[in-house]
Amino acid sequence: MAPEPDYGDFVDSEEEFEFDETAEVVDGYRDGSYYPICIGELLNQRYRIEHKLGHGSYSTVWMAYDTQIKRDVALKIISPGTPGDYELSMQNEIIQAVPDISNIVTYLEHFLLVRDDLNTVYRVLVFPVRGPSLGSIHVRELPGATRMCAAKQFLTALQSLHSGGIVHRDINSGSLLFGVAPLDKSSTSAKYQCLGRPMKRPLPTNLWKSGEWVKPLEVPHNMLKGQAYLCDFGLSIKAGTEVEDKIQGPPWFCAPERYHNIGPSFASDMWSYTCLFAELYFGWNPFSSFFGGTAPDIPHMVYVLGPLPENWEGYYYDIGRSDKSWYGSKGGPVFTEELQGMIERARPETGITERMHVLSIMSKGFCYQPEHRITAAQLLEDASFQALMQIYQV
Ligand SMILES: Nc1ncnc2c1ncn2[C@@H]1O[C@H](COP(=O)(O)OP(=O)(O)OP(=O)(O)O)[C@@H](O)[C@H]1O
Repeated sequence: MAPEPDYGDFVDSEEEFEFDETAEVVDGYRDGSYYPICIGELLNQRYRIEHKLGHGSYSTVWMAYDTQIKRDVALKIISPGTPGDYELSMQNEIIQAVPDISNIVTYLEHFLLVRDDLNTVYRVLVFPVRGPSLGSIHVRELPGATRMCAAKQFLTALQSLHSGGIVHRDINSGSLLFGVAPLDKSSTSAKYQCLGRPMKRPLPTNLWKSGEWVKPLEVPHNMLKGQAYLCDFGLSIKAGTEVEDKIQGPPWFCAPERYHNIGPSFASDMWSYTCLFAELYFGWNPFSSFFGGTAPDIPHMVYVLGPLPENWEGYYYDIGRSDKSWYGSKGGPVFTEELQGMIERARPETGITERMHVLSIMSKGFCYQPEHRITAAQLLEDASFQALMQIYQV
């Protein structure tokens, strides 16, 4: 007799607080943004839903088994009428224009789910399954070599994206996915043993379709492989495209020129990459504000890196007002004592040579003037970057 199918466990309301922190808001199902799903459901007569991988502003992402090709996949179900819908066209652009997509998360297939009563469709992109994002793990718990390997692989992917003429425009700790050991050959129950069983609650019964509110899985660190992938192209553009919205969230990843009326570019991606590199190296972002918020902490940036270029004065636009004291430099590479001190405090166990290499990398990535900032191709060839990778045997 075939074993009973395993669809995870319903949990009681006391465990619900764990969902509140990690799962999507249930209102998204009420207003039609999210498509209700049940574990065990078969989509497009082919993909059997096995677990929840995560969610974003415009999507829920599920782990499913492709019963035709017999492999695990990630299904990103995109909310109708959102910028997420644009992602497919940008993905097609990437597949055509980018020379090497081996560390870029591109789709395998796509299909539509129809909601008849509202005449609405949800686009579903099918991806290979990757691991958690940098933003969802405690990165300091990973070995230094894994972190530096991720820094290098992500930079390689970014260099490839740029060489295809595409600006990512939204690099943050959610755009780096780690690699994970494959489980395609395992049964559903064996997968649950490795990844944890789905914990779920029924969605409200008055929705147009039955569904479950599922806590996203947490991949154990011992399943993470030393690989990193660049993902999430919902805001990407062809280089040179004029955009109205110049700034990027969260603000601690946004290049400062974007707050001064200069549009996103390869260089602004490199600023965001340097923030991501710092997050991998330190375990935290040097410009994140303790209190969160949506405005950049420019005074803190000026304290760490010195004054902003003088020719930016008068162009600041965002919440709050600019201050004359923020400006006054020519905007070249930044070798400040504060940045040096920050590296020392964050990684006191490292040697002076290693710290000087890190200072050299950050000073070129955090160079204020975008036209003088190091490019992805230059950083891959940079002597300090290569020496740092060698220290970690990457
Ligand atoms: N291929 C994948 N493999 C494993 N997990 C994935 C995959 N793609 C996405 N995820 C998970 O789903 C989450 C949401 O995905 P993604 O960031 O692409 O959604 P989004 O709606 O575009 O989000 P946002 O625009 O808010 O960043 C990710 O943070 C990640 O945890």
